[in-house]
Amino acid sequence: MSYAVKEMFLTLQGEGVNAGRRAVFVRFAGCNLWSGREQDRASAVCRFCDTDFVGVDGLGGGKFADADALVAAVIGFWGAGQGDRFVVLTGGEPMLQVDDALVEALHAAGFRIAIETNGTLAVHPGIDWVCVSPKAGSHVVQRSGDELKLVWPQPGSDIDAIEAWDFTHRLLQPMDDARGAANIEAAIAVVMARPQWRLSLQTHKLLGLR
Ligand SMILES: C[S@@+](CC[C@H](N)C(=O)[O-])C[C@H]1O[C@@H](n2cnc3c(N)ncnc32)[C@H](O)[C@@H]1O
Ligand SMILES: Nc1nc2[nH]cc(C(=O)O)c2c(=O)[nH]1
Ligand code: SF4
Ligand SMILES: [Mg+2]
Repeated sequence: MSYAVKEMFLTLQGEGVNAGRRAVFVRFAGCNLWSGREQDRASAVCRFCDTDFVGVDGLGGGKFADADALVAAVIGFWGAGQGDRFVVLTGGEPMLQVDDALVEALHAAGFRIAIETNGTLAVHPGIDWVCVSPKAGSHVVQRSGDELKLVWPQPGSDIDAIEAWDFTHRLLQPMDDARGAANIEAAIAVVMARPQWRLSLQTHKLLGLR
């Protein structure tokens, strides 16, 4: 299968439990909860997205003919060094494209594979680190994994139900929008009331990283 990738880059994982870790990011094009067009945002299931995932025209992006071609590009971004290779598959919604061939080829190249997913599609069982970020109004089928990352505040999202899902870590990430500091305060208030949760900041934005 071929893969449509918006962009690819080497950076630090900015969010969640792996924040601060060196990682190659592969941002797949396309999402099942929003077209990515501004004129569709208000009617989308997911309306707060901070990301351009339309097309394959970003830095490091493109159409990759097969898994070997995509993995060769990932290796190129990682650079020298065989140890501790770490790749984050994101998007858009990566589970629209991730398949056996890609997981096998990344593992064969020595990468641990993390995914950032909205959880509406079952995650490939070979993925090593599963981060699910549920969206109000969507049906989440992937209710287990390593980290749950709930963007907050999200009207319509049932935190009591979500808290019962089978995840090792539960994180609240302030929504990055015009309300700014009010969202951070709201997230802190929830974490103070619910010690099972911790705060996740988008540290790459604070640091000016990609
Ligand atoms: C752009 S999404 C791509 C992966 C996948 N579609 C998902 O939603 O998990 C990557 C992460 O950014 C989070 N995110 C998107 N927009 C955000 C915003 N405005 N503020 C905070 N986090 C946001 C998502 O919830 C998700 O955890
Ligand atoms: N540095 C950095 N960390 C991230 N963690 C999750 C991201 C994403 O957009 O999926 C992201 C991103 O875009 N950049
Ligand atoms: S599900 Fe993820 S990629 Fe899709 S619109 Fe929402 S935040 Fe953006
Ligand atoms: Mg991002």
